[in-house]
Amino acid sequence: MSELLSVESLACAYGQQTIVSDVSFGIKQGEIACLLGPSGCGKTTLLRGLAGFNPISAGVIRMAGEIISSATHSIPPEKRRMGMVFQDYALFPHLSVEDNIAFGLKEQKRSQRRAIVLSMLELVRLPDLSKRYPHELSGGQQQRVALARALASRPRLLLMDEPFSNLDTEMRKELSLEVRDIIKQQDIAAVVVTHDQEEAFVISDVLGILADGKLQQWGTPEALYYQPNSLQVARFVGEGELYEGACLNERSVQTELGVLEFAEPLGFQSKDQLNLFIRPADLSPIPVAEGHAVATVLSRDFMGEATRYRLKLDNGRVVTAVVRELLSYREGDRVSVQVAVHRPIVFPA
Ligand SMILES: Nc1ncnc2c1ncn2[C@@H]1O[C@H](COP(=O)(O)OP(=O)(O)OP(=O)(O)O)[C@@H](O)[C@H]1O
Repeated sequence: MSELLSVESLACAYGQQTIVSDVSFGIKQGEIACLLGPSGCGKTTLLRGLAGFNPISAGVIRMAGEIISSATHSIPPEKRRMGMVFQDYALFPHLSVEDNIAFGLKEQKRSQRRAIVLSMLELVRLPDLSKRYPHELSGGQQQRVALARALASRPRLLLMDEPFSNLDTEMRKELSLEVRDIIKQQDIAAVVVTHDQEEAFVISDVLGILADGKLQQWGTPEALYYQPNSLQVARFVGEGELYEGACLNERSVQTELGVLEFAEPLGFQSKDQLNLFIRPADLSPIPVAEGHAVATVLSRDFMGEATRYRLKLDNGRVVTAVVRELLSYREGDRVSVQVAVHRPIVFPA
């Protein structure tokens, strides 16, 4: 399928200061993309560049093959057929819910406008609140109205800037799943900016990691999690620690956790040095056993679905293991550390 949005070598700047540069990615119709990155890395700047609120300093943005932005040419935001949802909802406080939703529909006939507002209220599950004002709504309800307003003008692309960050954890999860369903139902594409990895995984089909003003990697959440192209990306999409290793052969590596055996060749040869990135879910405490590193249990946190252990290896290093099984180890117990890495993440030393 051809791309709906295509971004090529994009750069955005404020005055002389370049904020993001050399960003390229593409999104297909019906696809939800997330831009994930730490605070200040330029996510909002990039999104505003896509929307046309900020000029871009280099590169090209195309929608369905048509150039909408380059360093010398820019289609105004209202002509781009993009809808925008802001972090702080940005509802008009003096307008009711229905008038907020109808705001961008001035060119439509009154009856048509009414029909769209009603269908949008159904879509975001607020059919009974049309007469209320923003200050009479919860944060989650305000965000639903903002979404309804953005979708009312039938955009081809929805842009969302940290849409759930003002909501509590429960609401954030619930609404991100619901928003995903709504976007899919409408069969439009979306770019969602967030600094929350869990939220990004829940909502996105494709994910870009933005750091230091550059797009570090672009791919499915699974690809970024299992095949990160750098340590920075690996750490950004989940917890883990780096372990130095010496290859004994193509499939086994000597590390401080013992000799680790892998089902597939690692792409390294005997005596090569490498770094293995191992996630807490790949480690678990077991009874002290030969061939495994020995550790003392420092802490045990039962989290419901899993238990998190902090284990101090005898060489002094503290490692974290997260196990789903309910084990009986307690603080002070002596254990060994079992490693079961199904998809090794390896970086050259
Ligand atoms: N209008 C502006 N003029 C000058 N610099 C700006 C302007 N807006 C943002 N910046 C700077 O650009 C950089 C990127 O800001 P941006 O808001 O895009 O980051 P972000 O990744 O969205 O951060 P956050 O997650 O905290 O919202 C920051 O260093 C910020 O100070």
